[in-house]
Amino acid sequence: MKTLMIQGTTSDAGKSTLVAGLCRVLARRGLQVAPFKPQNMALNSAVTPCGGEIGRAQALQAIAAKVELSTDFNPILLKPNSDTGAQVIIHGRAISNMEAAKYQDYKKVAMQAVLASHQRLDAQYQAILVEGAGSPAEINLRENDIANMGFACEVNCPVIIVADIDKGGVFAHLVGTLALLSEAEQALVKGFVINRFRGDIGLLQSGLDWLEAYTNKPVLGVLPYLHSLNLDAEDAVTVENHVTDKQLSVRVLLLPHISNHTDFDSLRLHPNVDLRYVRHGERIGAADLIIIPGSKNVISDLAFLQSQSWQAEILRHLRFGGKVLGICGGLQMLGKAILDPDGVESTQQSIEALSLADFTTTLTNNKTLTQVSGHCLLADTYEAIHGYEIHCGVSDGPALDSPFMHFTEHPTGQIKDGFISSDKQVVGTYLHGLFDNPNAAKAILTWASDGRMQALGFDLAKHREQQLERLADTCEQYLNIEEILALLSTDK
Ligand SMILES: NC(=O)CC[C@H](N)C(=O)O
Repeated sequence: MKTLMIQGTTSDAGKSTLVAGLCRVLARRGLQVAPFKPQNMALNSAVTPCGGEIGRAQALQAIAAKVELSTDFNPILLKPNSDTGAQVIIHGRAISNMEAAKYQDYKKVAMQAVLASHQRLDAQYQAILVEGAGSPAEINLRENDIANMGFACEVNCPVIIVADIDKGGVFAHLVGTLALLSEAEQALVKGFVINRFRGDIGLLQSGLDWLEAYTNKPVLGVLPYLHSLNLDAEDAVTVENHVTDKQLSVRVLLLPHISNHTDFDSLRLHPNVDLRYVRHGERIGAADLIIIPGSKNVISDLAFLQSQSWQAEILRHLRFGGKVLGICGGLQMLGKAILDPDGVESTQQSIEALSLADFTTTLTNNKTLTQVSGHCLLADTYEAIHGYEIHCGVSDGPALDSPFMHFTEHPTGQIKDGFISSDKQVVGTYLHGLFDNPNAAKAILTWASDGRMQALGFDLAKHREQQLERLADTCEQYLNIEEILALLSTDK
């Protein structure tokens, strides 16, 4: 029993979701199962209890598996911070920024980190469900691959390939992907899963029979299209909004290097919040609350914000009594200046910021990475919060004497966080995940609506749990689970 890998014919074929569904199915059977993704590229990350950083999808899969988060679940995380480079995070810690070409050579070292994590998981768990990245048929990326077949061959694990039928061309995708693999790699492929099927399964059957006969590999299931399945997105920003009774409009500025946009999932799913992202070239327009999100390249994103009409619109919004919230990089932008003397994020060493609060931020090589708990101090409330911090910047200045959050304990010793402006229209915090705390979210939304909004909460954790149960039920119903379990037990 041990490792089974899910690879996809394309990005967004459903690998993360299938791994999450199978994690829950195995957890239901009492198995200790670990999710694993050798290499992830995303600006959405989660912080482990030990203060390491991993991809968001593995955090969701760990919840599905009912196991505590570990940096071994995603040993390599690449966080792109320019068009050609990324911050490389190994075993949860940022080691350096690297250009893509240099990373190609670095992959041999990265593979050792991947195998070390896999070995540790192998010793601790009864099953490891691995998610590939993109598609294994990217022939230009095959050399030294660690994310797909390179890993599967190294540990000699069975592979299931999933394809999205909703996009069309599913047979060509599956047969074509298989054809581009070497013979040894083809031998590792033990079956296919077809995802997002809608329609009459009877009409699909002849295609499935053909596929099985042609490839000599089984179709292990056809998963239906799950309408409004809302699970944490790995990277792409989900813009779909579910408002049924609009009481509050929130606009999030879609910065080019936006990070941790999962901060807004709870708002996006809140029945009374009309949440929209404002894109490049668009006006912000009328809103109750403007949010400046986190950013992986805060100086370049602030310059971008200033090049839009957004800075003037924010000032106008404030003149009309609107509210502004900055999260992490967004908080930093609300101060007087951002300095990057060591070139941590960009070649531009400083920038004048929006000057809505009196403090300055300096980016340092010391990254703060931690889960935190405490209280939100807004509008005389003292609501419990739990979340996480991921940033290199350190902020300092008198505005921070009126904090937005109070942490009970913090590894840097810093227990005051962020600020509330004296007119209480502008607030900022380093805390990610603040809206995932139903009571704190209620307090923030009440503030943002000047008390207009009826305090209806949205509980993301509860919602996520319902979605995972629904996903696992679907997997149990439409996948050949016994055959999938048998694959796990025949590994090695
Ligand atoms: N998560 C963030 O928004 C980080 C902000 C900024 N890039 C920093 O590292 O300080």
